[in-house]
Amino acid sequence: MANNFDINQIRAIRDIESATALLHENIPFDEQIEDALLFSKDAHAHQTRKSGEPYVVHPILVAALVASITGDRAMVIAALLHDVVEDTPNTIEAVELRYGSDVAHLVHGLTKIDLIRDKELIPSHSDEKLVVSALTFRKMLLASIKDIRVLVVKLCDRLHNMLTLDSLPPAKQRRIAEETLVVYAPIAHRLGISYIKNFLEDLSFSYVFAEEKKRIDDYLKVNYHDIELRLNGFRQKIAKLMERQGIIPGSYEILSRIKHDYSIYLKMQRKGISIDEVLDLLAIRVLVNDPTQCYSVLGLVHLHFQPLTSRFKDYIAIPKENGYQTLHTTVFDDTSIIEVQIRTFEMHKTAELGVAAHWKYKSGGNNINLDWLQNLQYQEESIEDFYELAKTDLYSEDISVFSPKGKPYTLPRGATALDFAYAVHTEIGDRAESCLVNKESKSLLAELHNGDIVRIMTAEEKLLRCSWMDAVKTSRAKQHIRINCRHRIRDIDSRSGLLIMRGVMQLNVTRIREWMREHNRLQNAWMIARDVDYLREVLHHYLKDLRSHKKFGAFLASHRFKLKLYRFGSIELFSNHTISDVVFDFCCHPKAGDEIVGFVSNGKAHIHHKMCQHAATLIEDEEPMLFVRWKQESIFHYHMIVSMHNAKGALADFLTFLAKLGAEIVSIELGKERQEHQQLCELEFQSSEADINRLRAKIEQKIHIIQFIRTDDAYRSV
Ligand SMILES: Nc1nc2c(ncn2[C@@H]2O[C@H](COP(=O)(O)OP(=O)(O)O)[C@@H](OP(=O)(O)OP(=O)(O)O)[C@H]2O)c(=O)[nH]1
Repeated sequence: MANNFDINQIRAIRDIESATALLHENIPFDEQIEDALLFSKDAHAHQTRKSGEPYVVHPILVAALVASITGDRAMVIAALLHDVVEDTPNTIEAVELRYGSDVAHLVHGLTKIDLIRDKELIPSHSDEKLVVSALTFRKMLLASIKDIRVLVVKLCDRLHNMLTLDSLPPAKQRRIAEETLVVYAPIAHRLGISYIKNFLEDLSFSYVFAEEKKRIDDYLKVNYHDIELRLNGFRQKIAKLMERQGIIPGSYEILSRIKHDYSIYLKMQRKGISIDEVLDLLAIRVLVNDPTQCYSVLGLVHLHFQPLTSRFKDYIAIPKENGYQTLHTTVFDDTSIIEVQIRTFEMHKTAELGVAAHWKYKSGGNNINLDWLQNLQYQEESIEDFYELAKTDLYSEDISVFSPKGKPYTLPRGATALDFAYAVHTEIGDRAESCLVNKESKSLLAELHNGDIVRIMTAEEKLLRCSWMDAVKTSRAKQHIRINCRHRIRDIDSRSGLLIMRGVMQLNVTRIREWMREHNRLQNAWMIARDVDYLREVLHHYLKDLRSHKKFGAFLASHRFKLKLYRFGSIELFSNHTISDVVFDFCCHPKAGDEIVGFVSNGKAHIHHKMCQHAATLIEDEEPMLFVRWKQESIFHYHMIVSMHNAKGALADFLTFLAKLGAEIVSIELGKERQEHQQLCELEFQSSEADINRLRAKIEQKIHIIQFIRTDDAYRSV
């Protein structure tokens, strides 16, 4: 089984001999492995890790992890060599010559993008580190589509890095731990390798939410004996029942499991509950020989213990996207509530090792759906957008919904019927007109829930729904809406560009259009609406051109179109006229970050969503416009749950306090009473990224924060 390594043992190993011995325990050495070990030792000979030990200890331990979960020789060799091309003068060609193309391909997929060689890929305005890591990540994904083993080695690499994170500075620890939570643990989940996923999550958890982790650990420590007693007692009762039913001892196994820390934390956050309210905190796992026996055991359990019917799940009949199969049920045992997970031994291997079970046991494990990996190849996106989209797609909790014929689809929590339509087929998404959810007519933007049956009705033609871009959840739907709307947005920008010029110069639009055409700028009019520097450049050109016509010279010599920057709340605008205020008209009310346009009327700027119907009419009527954008520092949405005193005026007090700190509240909801004197309050607000740490620290001084997440990051909707 996978568990033949002890995570603490691996963490403690700091010397080459012990690392090599562990590798040896997990895979018999042959000539090639022996040679790769020497090659790696040689290549890293003069390097040390930040913690001081010889560098090569790291690749050897990664290889030991890979060997333990897969037993695959090519992967073990690739793990030994995964850093030699990146950090030493050795080339991928040398690796290929020595170990063949299979290993070379794996090593190539694992090698970081070379900063110097690929410099031209990095746009000059970008954060270089982010771009390099996004490019490397994309390269790795592309390599994994051809050969999924790349990702498995990468996960073991990340696991060892997480085990040895202590020697890095705190800021770096946190960055790596966050990335692990948002990117690598979800990849492990998608590949079904829960064994690694759980370690990655719990290790990251201690760096990202140290206090919360400590609170959970303390609870488990204090209640350890009680938990053991309850689980053991229950195990014995189940064993007795099974044996009475004729299931021979030795042909089955019953394991106890306590939910792992990070998963407990997520559940508490998502449901706003305390740890003793987590219903599947304690579980037993019953392992039997075949699927029919799973259902017999389920029958026994339900006959003797009162089940909580709403908690029953049959993942044997409907496996998860990652291949996971088990029956889940939750029952009362005297005063305890315990989850029972029933699976076959074969299913257990897949539950622990997912895709890796395929190499380890050459059976099972390869029936895992890898569509998600194909879907991460966003076309036409910039590298930064790519990374953001990938994070969003990976780090989301899933729901399963069904087509009317019963075909299951996995979507992120919060997905809408339109997301479903795009998941079925791009054509269906583009032409979706209406839908039925569980036979009831619903909006295409209705949020779907686990188990929903969704039917999409389509129109003959593609339907443009540009303002829905922010309402859908999946990157697939967003991307297609964006592609379809790009043309429309370009058209609006081109018209707005001319009207912005008109707003500045007070000339008629026909004259401006003619001048732009004469000077070959008309095709770029859209840029005026998107880039204030381009607007300035065009204005400058225009003035220069007029001055060159002698008869206007005297008049224009002194003329300037000086654009003044105005800031109102989160809006920035540029105008050469006096603007006294910003007004959000009631028709659309855009959210921070949406595409916007601005019109001038009576010295005020009226802001609309770019796709607003009313704005379209104003553009058609050639109303003067001005250049508007969201404040340059990024504004993000945050979701926070706090526990506040249940006293009169406490809420009002708190809201005033938040307003004074500059948090813009979007929504607020009071939970049911939590304890006698406490009440939960759920808020959504927006704030600039620069301000958020200060804001959080101030709030923390005043009130107990239970949850605090940035929702734009699509952190698992906890
Ligand atoms: N291997 C594997 N197990 C799954 C998967 N989905 C669910 N499980 C098992 O079921 C438990 C409950 O899963 P949840 O997603 O919380 O589902 P539920 O409460 O809605 O039933 C998981 O606990 P957990 O806290 O997430 O994990 P653990 O601490 O039990 O390992 C895990 O034991 C899967 O895709 N792979």
